[in-house]
Amino acid sequence: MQLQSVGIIGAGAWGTALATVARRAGRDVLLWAHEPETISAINDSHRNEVFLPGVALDPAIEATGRFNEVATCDLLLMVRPRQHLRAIAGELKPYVREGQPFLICAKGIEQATGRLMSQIAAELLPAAAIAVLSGPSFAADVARGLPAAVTLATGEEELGRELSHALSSPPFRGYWSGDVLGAEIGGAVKNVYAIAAGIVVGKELGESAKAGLVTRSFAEMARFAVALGGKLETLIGLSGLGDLVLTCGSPKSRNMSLGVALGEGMSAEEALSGRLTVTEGVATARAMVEIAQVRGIELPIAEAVHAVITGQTSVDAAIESLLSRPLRSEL
Ligand SMILES: NC(=O)C1=CN([C@@H]2O[C@H](COP(=O)(O)OP(=O)(O)OC[C@H]3O[C@@H](n4cnc5c(N)ncnc54)[C@H](O)[C@@H]3O)[C@@H](O)[C@H]2O)C=CC1
Ligand SMILES: O=C(CO)COP(=O)(O)O
Repeated sequence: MQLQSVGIIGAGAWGTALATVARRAGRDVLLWAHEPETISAINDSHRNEVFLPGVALDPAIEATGRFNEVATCDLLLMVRPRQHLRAIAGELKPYVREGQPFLICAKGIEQATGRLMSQIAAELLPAAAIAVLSGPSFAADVARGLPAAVTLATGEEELGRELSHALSSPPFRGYWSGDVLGAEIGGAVKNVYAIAAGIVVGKELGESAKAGLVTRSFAEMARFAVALGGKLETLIGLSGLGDLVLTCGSPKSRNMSLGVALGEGMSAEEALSGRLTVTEGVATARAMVEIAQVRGIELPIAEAVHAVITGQTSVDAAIESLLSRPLRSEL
């Protein structure tokens, strides 16, 4: 399959950064944007200052507001926040061709149904070949051409290779994987644990507490993913442990910075108000807790994050409750 043209749906920070990735890999890039001003900024001044400030874009990257135009591309990347997937799939369905790759690059779980984006996309776009891009990669780093490595997961190994070749260039390495569920779940749930890590930092609980929290978060993340059909090996890789390490390690993460604000004493409402950018961990925490209740999966850290965000408990009470859990075997 020749994947020369890449259509990117969503011109937020990550969609715009992925446009630079595809361009660096020699692809023709068309970026679909929601806001008319984003379209004209990309086409006229080759910048997207609102979502990805300080980055000069290759003038060959074009933007459009038309789904029929972006759908003509060989490869489609879905990079709008997760809650827009159903609407996008509805707009694209008439144009999607049999076997056209649809690569999900957003990270989240649908709050209302608890379904993963790959499952929703497979149902709504049955003609498309669904794949997932996930892994440790801040848009600002990637757009500057700094090195990053990600997982490209799809049920068809040949497509995984093709996606990797279509998007990789020396600074951006795509490793293919056959475990779509594992890659997607790792990328979605690490945002919840990044909020928890941020709370530890904001509360000044110390480096030892943070290392303990992140390690127990990994145990929880792996338990959740395996219960939903992901493979443990995938969770040990870029889209699991890799993204957990990145997002829990830097306040550049929107999710971790939310946690820092909560730990410093701000309410979730205050900390989230006025944010133009997405903080996917908020909705993902709710989805995780609901799934865990139905399936009987133990997720004390995700539950604590959800309870703090929704104001059901205070940060101090959540910490106390986690620290007073019964002692148990580590494994
Ligand atoms: N920024 C990053 O470093 C990375 C982000 N991701 C994921 O990619 C996805 C997109 O994130 P970003 O590009 O960072 O988003 P962003 O926060 O930069 O941009 C928000 C996006 O939401 C759209 N939007 C804003 N208000 C809207 C409204 N009222 N109606 C419809 N659309 C609206 C904007 O058009 C824009 O595409 C998320 O799932 C995120 O977790 C994944 C990897 C890295
Ligand atoms: O997913 C990301 C890095 O891999 C970005 O994380 P934030 O959305 O928390 O900034």
